[in-house]
Amino acid sequence: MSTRTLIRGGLVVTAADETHADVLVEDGRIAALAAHGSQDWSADRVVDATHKYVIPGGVDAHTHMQMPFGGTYASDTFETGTRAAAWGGTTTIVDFAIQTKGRALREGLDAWHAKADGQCAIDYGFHMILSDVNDGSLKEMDLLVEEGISSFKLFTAYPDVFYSDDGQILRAMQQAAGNGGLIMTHAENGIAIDVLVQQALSRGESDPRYHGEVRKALLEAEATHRVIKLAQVAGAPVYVVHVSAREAVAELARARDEGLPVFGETCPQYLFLSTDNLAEPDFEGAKYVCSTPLRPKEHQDFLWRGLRTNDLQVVSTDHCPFCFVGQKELGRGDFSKIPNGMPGVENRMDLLHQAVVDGHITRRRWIEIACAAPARMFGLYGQKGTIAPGADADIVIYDPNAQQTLSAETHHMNVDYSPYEGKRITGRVETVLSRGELVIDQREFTGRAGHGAYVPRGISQYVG
Ligand SMILES: NC(=O)NCCC(=O)O
Ligand SMILES: [Zn+2]
Ligand SMILES: [Zn+2]
Repeated sequence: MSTRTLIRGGLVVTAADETHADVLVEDGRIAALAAHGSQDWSADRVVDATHKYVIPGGVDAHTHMQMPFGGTYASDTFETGTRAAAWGGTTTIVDFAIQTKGRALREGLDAWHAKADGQCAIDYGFHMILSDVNDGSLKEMDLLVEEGISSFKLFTAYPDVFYSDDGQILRAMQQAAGNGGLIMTHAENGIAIDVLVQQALSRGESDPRYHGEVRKALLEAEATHRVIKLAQVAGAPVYVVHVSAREAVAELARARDEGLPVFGETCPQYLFLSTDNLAEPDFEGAKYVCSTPLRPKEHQDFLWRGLRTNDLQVVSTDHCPFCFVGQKELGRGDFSKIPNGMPGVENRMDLLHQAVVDGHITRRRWIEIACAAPARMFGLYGQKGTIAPGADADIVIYDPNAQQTLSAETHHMNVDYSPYEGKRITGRVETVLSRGELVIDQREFTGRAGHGAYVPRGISQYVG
């Protein structure tokens, strides 16, 4: 049976414009927008958005639900992680399926489908991590692009785990140049970093803060430069994930000034946290261990600037939570054994709204970097990332004046700490629709595991 929902009285904010409009939702899609009260629409349900923003659901293009890493698993399952995402106003995630070395891409993809199927509260897609570039996996890339896995992550970091050498990365980029796929790179010089890790440990430097010291900004910049040049040789676009160093932003900016199809993502942890957090005493710094690492505070200005100038296009979370107790603690006495990753899928939309309040970005830029650009980058735009007739009715009613304090006591992510504990935020998600269904209704979860559907993606709309 068809359900009509009318969202009345709000300010509709998209990446393109801001309009005082009512929004009519029918059969899970946006049916129409019209000036407040100008249409006599009947509806089964009316959502009052007076004094609120009506924004597209967030698109978080970088998550790792229940990812195996460092001898343990990221602590959010697809069920808990997507529920938390909904609480935070995100209605689509793109997670990473992983190829095991020596095995087919298909096997990894099937395994990730099995984990997510029937578990998700919101829609989801997959990128594929290439851990083993060979003739077989290169051929498989073509098939995956055709069926909606149109992006592939390769690592210049983590030797013996996900690492690919330059020749392998070049071959994957050449394949992507032919099939329309987008290569994503984790750009840090992992070989050099491993030398520095061993040298630090042999000097007795074992605390979490040394994680930040050995993973040098210059080694992020070097790898960023290298993958850009490899992409140029291959004639392929490249998207650099979790950019944290000002020197890496400079590499992206230089390439983009030359007109190259080079794109970059940063994450809230690099915008709001720093090496000061990694240096917290009593092993508390372990909560902030992720790669690329947090940088000294000075880098934040360059990331904000990159987001304003569009040298960085996307803010994703790299949500990869590990509990402090029992997981982060695996690295007591050896920082290199701390599982890499931080939580954030629930906090991204709020933290970026705080950035609007603080004057770092405009309201429309908030929607661009958190909704529209990630949707476009990963072949979802039109269906996701905007509020326009025909788009999925993934809509957030956002109260820009509500006050909240971020805390592990109140968040919904399955992790025993918040990296943002005690941070005051102006603005809060009030109501969330996913394909027209209420999943958060005035700060109550009304969704269900299994509502979220797998979304096959097209070719990047930045590229194709
Ligand atoms: N980023 C991180 O520390 N963990 C997740 C894996 C990755 O994205 O490299
Ligand atoms: Zn990475
Ligand atoms: Zn990641």
